[in-house]
Amino acid sequence: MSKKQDTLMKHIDGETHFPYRFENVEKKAQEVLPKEAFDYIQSGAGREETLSNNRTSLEQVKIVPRMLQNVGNIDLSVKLFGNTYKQPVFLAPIGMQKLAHPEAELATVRAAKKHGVPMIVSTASTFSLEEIAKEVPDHPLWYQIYWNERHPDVSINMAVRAEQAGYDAIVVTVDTVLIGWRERDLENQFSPLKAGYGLANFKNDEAFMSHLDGTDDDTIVRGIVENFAHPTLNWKDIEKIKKATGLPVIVKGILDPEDARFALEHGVDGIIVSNHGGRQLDGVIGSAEALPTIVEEINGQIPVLFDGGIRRGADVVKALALGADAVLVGRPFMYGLAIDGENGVSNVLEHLLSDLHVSAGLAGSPDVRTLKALKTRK
Ligand SMILES: Cc1cc2nc3c(=O)[nH]c(=O)nc-3n(C[C@H](O)[C@H](O)[C@H](O)COP(=O)(O)O)c2cc1C
Ligand SMILES: O=C(O)C(=O)c1ccccc1
Repeated sequence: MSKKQDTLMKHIDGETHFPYRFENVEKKAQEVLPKEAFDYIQSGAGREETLSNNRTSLEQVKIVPRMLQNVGNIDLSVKLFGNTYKQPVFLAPIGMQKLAHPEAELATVRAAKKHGVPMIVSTASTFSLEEIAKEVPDHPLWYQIYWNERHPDVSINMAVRAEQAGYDAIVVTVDTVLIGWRERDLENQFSPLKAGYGLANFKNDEAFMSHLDGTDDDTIVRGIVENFAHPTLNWKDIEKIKKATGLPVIVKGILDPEDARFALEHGVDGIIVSNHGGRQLDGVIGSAEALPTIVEEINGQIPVLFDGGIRRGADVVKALALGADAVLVGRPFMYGLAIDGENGVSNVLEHLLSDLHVSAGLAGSPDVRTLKALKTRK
């Protein structure tokens, strides 16, 4: 019996009582979280059309499985930017994790390490990028940057700090030039930045502090709020980040193939097809609908990652069959964190990865290459 089959038996024997269905994980998180925190995590912008398009576009994809492929030995490891990762699943950058649990990113990253899942640490993390790296020596981490247009040296310095702390790659999020119109947050009068959680990477940053008039929390928060609007962001800024370190630079939030071509032309090392989990512009194409057009344009020249609506193993199979090299998962691990800290994230990952293992096997795909070769229909 394979290791994962053992896991399946353990689940059937009822050794774990954490919910299996994503819908029940979400429901449990809603029970334990204050309303404004749950709404902030779950909601999308506007009428939440983009949010629902993410799920609809994935649900429209149908896998055509292969038979008699010998899936006795399933190995879903993937090589990206010269590093080998245990499976093609990453934790999406999510800021403000103290909203879900006091141990926040430290709990998340310990669970991620347990399952060999790399974590993308957000600029808005509630522990500093160095504290998170120290928690899990030798575990792969990427660092996500929100461009500080008023003081570019702050963003450049953070990229350098990430390189010094041993991070493998820099992700630049490009779909947040303005923060989305999130009606549920507005109705709750909720602003995560003003709640003061996003300080960790800024408070002791020399470049950031050098631009402030004071060192009190109010002044710091004002500086941080300013950091999160960057309407002038453009491809020249991406080149600046690229020059700052020796790390690969990955652009997150690409949906139009022409932008994918620009990314190639500006020497970007990878892209993430994403609409920010439906939290930015409403009425936007579902990520899974955009994915094949980007894959076609990139044509294997650089890795293409994907996020938006990944909830189960079959969703990962679909994204890879559509041509993604790996996926990011967002809200599910935040719900796990809210329910039971490290243990909750660990359960969410264990279930998702076991489901992925079973799903890949049933699709006749013992590895990432064969997953990517699967056919799909709409
Ligand atoms: C509560 C929350 C906070 C987020 N914070 C960030 C962030 O700091 N940086 C970023 O690039 N994306 C952020 N995102 C977007 C995620 O990285 C990711 O694109 C999205 O959640 C993927 O969709 P999914 O939640 O359906 O898996 C955030 C998403 C959520 C739900
Ligand atoms: O909420 C978000 O989606 C997000 O990206 C963000 C923005 C500012 C601070 C923290 C997270």
